[in-house]
Amino acid sequence: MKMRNPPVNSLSLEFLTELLISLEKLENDKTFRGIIITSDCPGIFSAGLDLLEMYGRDPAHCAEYWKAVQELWLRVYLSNLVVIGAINGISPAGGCLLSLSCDYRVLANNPKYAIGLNETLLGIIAPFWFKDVLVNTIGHRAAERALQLGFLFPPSDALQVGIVDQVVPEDQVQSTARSVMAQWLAIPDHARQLTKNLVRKPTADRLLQQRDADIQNFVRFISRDSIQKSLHVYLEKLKQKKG
Ligand SMILES: CC/C=C\C/C=C\C/C=C\CC/C=C/CC(=O)SCCNC(=O)CCNC(=O)[C@H](O)C(C)(C)COP(=O)(O)OP(=O)(O)OC[C@H]1O[C@@H](n2cnc3c(N)ncnc32)[C@H](O)[C@@H]1OP(=O)(O)O
Repeated sequence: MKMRNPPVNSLSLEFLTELLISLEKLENDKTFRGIIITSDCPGIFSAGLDLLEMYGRDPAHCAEYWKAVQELWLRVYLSNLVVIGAINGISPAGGCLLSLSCDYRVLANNPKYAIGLNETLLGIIAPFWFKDVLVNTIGHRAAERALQLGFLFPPSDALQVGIVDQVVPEDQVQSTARSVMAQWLAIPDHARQLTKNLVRKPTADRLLQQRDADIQNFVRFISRDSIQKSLHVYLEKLKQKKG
């Protein structure tokens, strides 16, 4: 599955909806047993959640958007398919969450391809379920530091901390992901799926038990004047970077 939402594969409401529909189709087609998620945008896996869906929007829109973000995460995280991330570009925040929700992550060895939950750098916070997935992946102490400081790990550090499983030369990302897929598909589906569910369900359940409250918290938080100001400053910085 090649994500294509130029210029930066930001996860807009429209793009999230497209991804959800594609995933649902693949899940329902019993000829598919696994997917490799990668990017069609050179150098960018995904710029994460679309800031323009959260900036200057009314509460109803923010609620609709957050529901779609939750939905995509639950679908990828709990997918019955083997999900491999072939991460061929930078993947901050929501892009990192998408990567973390795969069963295995292969990252291209390019110092620009940093990965992490950098929300604090934007003046926002990673929701509890983003945090839970990071803690599950790299452990409590490493997650505590990474989240507070908004670390974006370059490939060597990413491998060392365990936020990705493998770092390979850029031209080998897709072939490595296919080899890994073959290894995972050698396991009987029912045994692998039940085991995945056993490991992941408690984390997903924490959100499933309070989805509406999570949406309300998000809307309250993102609508604050101070948070809208932080987003404005960050978006301006992105513009100025262009010169
Ligand atoms: C008490 C609390 C209770 C409850 C709390 C509840 C919830 C928590 C609240 C909120 C959580 C919200 C979670 C958010 C997670 C996210 O994913 S936030 C997004 C994080 N993403 C980033 O920081 C990446 C930003 N982008 C970049 O760094 C660069 O663009 C990138 C390195 C990806 C690519 O660089 P480059 O190739 O140079 O491209 P440009 O920078 O020039 O960008 C091209 C155009 O794209 C626009 N853009 C970039 N990223 C985004 C984005 N994420 N969303 C929307 N638009 C984006 C950029 O502005 C350029 O636009 P332009 O051409 O100028 O119009």
